[in-house]
Amino acid sequence: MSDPPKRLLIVYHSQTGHTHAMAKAVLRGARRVQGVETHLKMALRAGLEDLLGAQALLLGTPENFGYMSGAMKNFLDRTYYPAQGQVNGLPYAVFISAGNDGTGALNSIERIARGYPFKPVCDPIIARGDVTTGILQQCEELGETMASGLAWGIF
Ligand SMILES: Cc1cc2nc3c(=O)[nH]c(=O)nc-3n(C[C@H](O)[C@H](O)[C@H](O)COP(=O)(O)O)c2cc1C
Repeated sequence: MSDPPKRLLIVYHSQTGHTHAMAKAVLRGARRVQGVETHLKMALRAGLEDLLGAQALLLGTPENFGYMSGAMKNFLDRTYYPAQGQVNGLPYAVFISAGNDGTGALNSIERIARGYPFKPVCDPIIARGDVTTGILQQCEELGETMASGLAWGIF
């Protein structure tokens, strides 16, 4: 019998569509890779089962008030304790859309991710202002890199 496909989970929140566009680009890139199932979930609809079923994780959020969005925080709040001991070292990366900064959102996610603990495996992407074609290309590359790493077992 063949092994079950590895699963990459993309959890995102978006209010005005920028992070959603980034998430879809990440998904496009990831789906170029054979042998990996990629699931795209809105943060408020994602839960423990999604997290525990994934072998790698991508988190996408706008920066709101110098922090990750409330919806992303809600996902992390709901899964943190129930996931304890079951996601140690889960490879993850972050993509952010911000008006002009993004570091507050990044720091807030990185701090909580160290608590699970997840393992950062790719540089974060921060889109400042408009989501350009260059940013979308970076997002596709991020998705493809994460899925390839998972497929080849290098994380
Ligand atoms: C309530 C609110 C708070 C925001 N706070 C920040 C902020 O602290 N720093 C920043 O750079 N941009 C901030 N922005 C701008 C958003 O991060 C930016 O418009 C982003 O592209 C929105 O992503 P979305 O289209 O996926 O919702 C804020 C936007 C809103 C609606």
